[in-house]
Amino acid sequence: MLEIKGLSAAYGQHRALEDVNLRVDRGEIVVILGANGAGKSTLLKAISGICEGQVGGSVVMQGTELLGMAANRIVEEGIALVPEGRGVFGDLTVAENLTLGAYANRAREEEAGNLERVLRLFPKLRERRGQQVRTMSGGEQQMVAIGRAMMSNPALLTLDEPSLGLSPLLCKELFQSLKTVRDAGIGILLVEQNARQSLAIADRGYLIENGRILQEGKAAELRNDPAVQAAYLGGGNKGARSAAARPAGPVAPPSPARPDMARRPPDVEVVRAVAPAVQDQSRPIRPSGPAPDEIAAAALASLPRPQAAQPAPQPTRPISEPARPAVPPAPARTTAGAASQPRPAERPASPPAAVRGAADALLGGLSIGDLVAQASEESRARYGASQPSPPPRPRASAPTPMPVPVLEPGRSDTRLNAVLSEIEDAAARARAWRSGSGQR
Ligand SMILES: Nc1ncnc2c1ncn2[C@@H]1O[C@H](COP(=O)(O)OP(=O)(O)OP(=O)(O)O)[C@@H](O)[C@H]1O
Repeated sequence: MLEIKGLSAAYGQHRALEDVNLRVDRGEIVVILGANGAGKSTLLKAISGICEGQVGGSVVMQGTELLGMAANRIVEEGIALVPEGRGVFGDLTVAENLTLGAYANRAREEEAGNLERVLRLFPKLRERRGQQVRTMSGGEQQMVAIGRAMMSNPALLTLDEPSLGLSPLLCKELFQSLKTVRDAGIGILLVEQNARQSLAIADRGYLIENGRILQEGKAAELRNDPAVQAAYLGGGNKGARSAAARPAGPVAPPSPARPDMARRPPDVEVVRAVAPAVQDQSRPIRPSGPAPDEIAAAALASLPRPQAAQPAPQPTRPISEPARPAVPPAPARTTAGAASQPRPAERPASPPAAVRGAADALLGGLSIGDLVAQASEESRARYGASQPSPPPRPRASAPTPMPVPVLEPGRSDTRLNAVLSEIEDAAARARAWRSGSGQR
């Protein structure tokens, strides 16, 4: 399925890989063992098209040459990478991370099926679909990272030290999961420092040192090899590694457990390859997504700027129509219990206008009953039935108060005439006051 021949990689003058030959077949777990700096990550990056160095040789996947191809095209060819440090998006939920893994064309049509397969593989992710990934344990985050890679429907899954930072129990669970993936027919190329457990699940393995493949074989053979035991399995015979196999130059000591690297952030270029669809190529990558304040700032920037507050136009209305508030006023009560005046912006019509309207109505010949009914309706509309009447407005130059008619005892028509006479006098005084003060 994957056939690598004569692969080399150099960062400037530093040769990180030299003439590497390697293959992975369908439904096979192949483990790469090597010390720090041996070139393991460079190998996976070169396969995935994200190595920053100069890469030469040949990487063929199912008959297609991958060298020189863009990373996203390589994903389309069926290779998915779970980078060292996981590269999950901590601000996103489990479901969102998984969905991001399905951006490849080869995965889109089968997204639902792939998701179901991932959730069957990691039942915990089903329970936690809505959980923000940064709040999950390291092992759970690793499940998300593998699940996301699986969402691209890969034929080959490559993993860079997936057990890093996991407890022994979680490591065991992780390797069991990888066996399940392999049993589904997917090839696995696994870079690991945990030689014991990785060799326990692997079919074959390669030892890499200083960028060169030193040894290859079946996993069982490697497990029993004294050199491998000495270097990677904590065996006592340190001199067991054959001098002939050892390359020239210093050999970095193996370090099976590297807790110091547990918090190492994912490599920029690895994250970019894992989710190219959501990465801004021109900016430094933030593997865990933008910070909440950045999201908030972006959201605010996208909103239209608020306009300066415009005074609400006062509707013109016929005199006989009571003022109707645009927003029903709900005057707050003061501590003394009196209703406060509505704020100017909320006031639907000015009280003087209403009062003037009432006076005009009187002068226009309306009866007292009509006037009272209109005033009551207007008051109800403006202040509500349960609210007290607004306080009387002081008027500096009001006409002389209308005297209360004195009812003479006697016939009712005489009393009625007296009342009418008083009303006419009041109307005449009001007319005189209006024309004298210039008010309407
Ligand atoms: N981007 C880079 N620029 C320059 N040198 C690099 C770069 N990446 C890796 N190297 C060097 O290439 C060599 C191989 O690095 P690589 O990361 O592949 O090793 P590794 O086996 O994965 O190590 P580790 O187990 O510590 O991750 C190292 O000497 C490293 O310093």
